Amino acid sequence: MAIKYELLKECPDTNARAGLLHTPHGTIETPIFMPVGTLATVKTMDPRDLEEINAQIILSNTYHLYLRPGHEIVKQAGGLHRFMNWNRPILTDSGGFQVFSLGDLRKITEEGVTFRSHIDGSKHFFSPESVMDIENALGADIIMAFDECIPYPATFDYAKDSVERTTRWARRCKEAHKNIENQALFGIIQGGMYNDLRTRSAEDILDIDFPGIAVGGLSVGEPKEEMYRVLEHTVPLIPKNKPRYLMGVGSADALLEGVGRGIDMFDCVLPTRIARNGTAMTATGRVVIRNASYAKDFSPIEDGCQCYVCRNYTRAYLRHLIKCNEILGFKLITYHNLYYLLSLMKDMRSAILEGNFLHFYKSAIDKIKL
Ligand SMILES: CNc1nc2cc3c(=O)[nH]c(N)nc3c(CC[C@H]3O[C@@H](OC)[C@H](OC)[C@@H]3OC)c2[nH]1
Ligand SMILES: [Zn+2]
Repeated sequence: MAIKYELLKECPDTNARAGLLHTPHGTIETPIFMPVGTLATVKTMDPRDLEEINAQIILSNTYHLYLRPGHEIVKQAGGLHRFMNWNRPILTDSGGFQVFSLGDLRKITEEGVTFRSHIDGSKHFFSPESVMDIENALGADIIMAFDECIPYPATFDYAKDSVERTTRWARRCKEAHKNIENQALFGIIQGGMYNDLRTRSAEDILDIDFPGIAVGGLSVGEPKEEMYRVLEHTVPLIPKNKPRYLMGVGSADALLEGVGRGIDMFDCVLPTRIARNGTAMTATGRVVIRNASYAKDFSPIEDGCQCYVCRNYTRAYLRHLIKCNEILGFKLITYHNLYYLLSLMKDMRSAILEGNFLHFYKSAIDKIKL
């Protein structure tokens, strides 16, 4: 068995829980936020930075790495861990999102998806089998099934056909997945915003028996209330002994709401992406560092934050770097944003273990909404 989930503590008055996820490259303390490293790098961070902020697992992406540098090169390098010098756990997404969001001129058939590269327009074909080969070559500890992330909005009929095909593709992924000792294949529940399709997808995906389950098809432009409704309906259908992964979700309020609804794993490009346009995350909302109001502000991004950036640099200095397009500015804000989200997850986990998650949630969510 490539992974083992150990449930440590459930919250008495919400669905929040704390656990340990044992993988071939180490144990992950859940609930956890997973920094996104799409092209085998968490942008502007090197592995030393990531270990310093205690990132426990990072992501890479099959669609992107297949196009550049090609999964064969990563395989020849000894796999992603060697290639990027990261010795902790890695998860790769199947590209089931990028093929539909980045790829052009897509053609979906039962067999798979034909798409054109967003880089040079060259034509490519992904099938459940070919994606399993790519993810096997990349060598991540957790690999995602090839699915269709249903766009928002979608008609019931479109969503129904798509869910049924995604389930058939999930079976084919399971069939094609060879390296079960070292790589855990997670299934992905789809169903759009339709509770009955979510039930159907959950039952069918659970029937195939994956070691971990993702809730897909969310954070695709739907209102947050819709996302929370779908989570409230879907997460309880997943057995408690399986890790639950909500794909693409990562603002502080969504992490609090997701943990309260029983999610263990999250990923999002938000903290790293907004850092590169000079926006920092804090417990009371975002600080747009490039604003003139910070030109002579010699306080840290966030008072009380214990990260290397907040202990050594001021908003004035960071604003100066961002205004001058200095790479250090992007690095330092990225470092703080990731530290902030990882600390939020650590604090939530401690609150769950101490039995007072609801109290923590209420005080944290009110601060963010300020
Ligand atoms: C932003 N909202 C969002 N909703 C999503 C829903 C799905 C989904 O249903 N199926 C699949 N397969 N992927 C999804 C993804 C992509 C996340 C990946 O995309 C990359 O970040 C953009 C990153 O790759 C390292 C990440 O890896 C897990 C979603 N992203
Ligand atoms: Zn900080």
